[in-house]
This record gives sequence, structure tokens and C-alpha cells, in this order.
Amino acid sequence: MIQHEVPVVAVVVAAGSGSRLGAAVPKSLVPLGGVPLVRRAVDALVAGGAQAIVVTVPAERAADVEDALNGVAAPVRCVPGGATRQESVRIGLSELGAADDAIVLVHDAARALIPPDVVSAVAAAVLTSGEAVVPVLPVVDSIREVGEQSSRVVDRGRLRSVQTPQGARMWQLRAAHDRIAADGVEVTDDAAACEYVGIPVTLVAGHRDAMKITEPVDLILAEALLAHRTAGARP
Ligand SMILES: Nc1ccn([C@@H]2O[C@H](COP(=O)(O)OP(=O)(O)OP(=O)(O)O)[C@@H](O)[C@H]2O)c(=O)n1
Ligand SMILES: C[C@](O)(CO)[C@H](O)COP(=O)(O)O
Repeated sequence: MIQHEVPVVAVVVAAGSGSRLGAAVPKSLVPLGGVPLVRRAVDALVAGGAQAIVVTVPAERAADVEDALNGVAAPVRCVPGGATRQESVRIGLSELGAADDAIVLVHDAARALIPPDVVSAVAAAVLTSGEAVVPVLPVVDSIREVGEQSSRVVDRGRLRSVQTPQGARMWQLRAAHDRIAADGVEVTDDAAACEYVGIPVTLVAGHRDAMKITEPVDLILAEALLAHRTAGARP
């Protein structure tokens, strides 16, 4: 388990239904190598240095998520999530009893194979930068922006795809999420919330394993990545 100089706490958002995955259970309970996604995500955060975790869960399956998290090596509390990811994060933050200067990480349960080294790197960068921190990857496809009648090439060298965990000081992230809620602003991630209140964003290297399991093909890929990991080989 990686240790940090400052307390590190986390919100794992796991309250989504996973409609695009189309499984018989909410996505966070879908097994990957026999272990629910939410358990893999929480274990990786703990291995990367998170000392206490709040997990937002689908209210009707709270007991199942609690069962899945039985025996995690850090204090974990489950709370019902909100109607959107953004609302779930805000609820999770409000339930974390951490000091204002603690480092807080927000992570998608759907990014179940996040390497603990990336978790640790995000926390370390919050400490050194004083900014919001986001793990990113270069974009590998060519990208076109579409208009009404035509489309145009976008320079992908200037683009990055954004992963989680995203980190900040607790006071920063709480202020950011309270403000966007008050202003009725919708964001897709926590760095965007921080940016809205003027907190700069630092980028660190993400990892292919931290892909968001969104569609059925992603689960097939994740099973293959896990098999490589288990065999001690890297793709
Ligand atoms: N109301 C919501 C919606 C999403 N999430 C969480 O936010 C993460 C990212 O969302 P996504 O992967 O897009 O999950 P879903 O919303 O469940 O997917 P879909 O849009 O396919 O239904 C997931 O870990 C999901 O559980 C959440 O906690 N609360
Ligand atoms: C937070 C996130 O995973 C970063 O890529 C993403 O924005 C979640 O978005 P979604 O709309 O819930 O898929």
C-alpha cells in the first residue's frame, strides 16, 4: 500500500445503471474476473493510498454493493447516489468526514482496472501542484469536428482523453461542486468543476488499463487486460 504525506480520501462513484453495457445488474456489480467492478476499483484506490472511501451506490442495490465491499483494507461507507454522476460526486463529498486540506480523489467504479501507481501519482501531483489533477492519454484516432453541412479535421496532437481518479484538496472540490450546483452548470468531470471556479488543472499520465467500461466490448477488453495482468505480462 502506497503512503502519502497528507491524508488521502476518495469518492468512488458507482451509482450508475450502466444502460450502455446492458447487463442484468447495475454496472458496478458486474463481475470482471469474478470480482465486481466496484470492488476492483475500491481495492485499487486503497492500494494507491486512499485511507477512507465513500462509495455512491444504486439505492435499490445498496446491500449487494456493501456485500461486494466486505473486507476492503480501509474504512468504506456506501451512500445512495444521485440522478447524475455530478450529483453522486456532490453527495459523496458531503459524506466524507475529511479535513479541508485532505487530498480527495474522485474515481469511476467503471474504471475498475486503474493501476494503483496512477492513483498515487494523482495524489502526489495534488500535493505538489496545489491544483486539480487529471490523468490523461493521447488520442489515437484521427478526429473530425462535424458541423451542419460539413466536417473538418482537428489536430489530435493537442487533444487528450480524460480519465479518473481526478484529485484536488477537499476544500477546492467541495467549493467547486457546491458552486456548479448553485449555478445550474453541468459538467462531465471534476476537473471541469474546478476550472469553473478558477482552479487550474494539472495533467498527469493516465493508463490504458483505466479505460471506462461502458459498452459490452469494453468488458471483453477488460477481461483480456486482466488475464495479461494475472499472467504477469503487460500488453
Ligand atoms: N447517477 C450516476 C451516474 C453515474 N455514476 C457513476 O459514474 C461513473 C461514470 O459513469 P458511466 O460509466 O457513464 O456509468 P453509467 O451512467 O452507469 O452508464 P450509462 O450511461 O451507460 O447508463 C460510473 O462509475 C457510474 O456508476 C454515478 O455514481 N451516479
Ligand atoms: C469522468 C469521466 O470518466 C472522464 O472521462 C467521464 O467524463 C464520465 O462521463 P460519463 O458521461 O459518465 O460517461
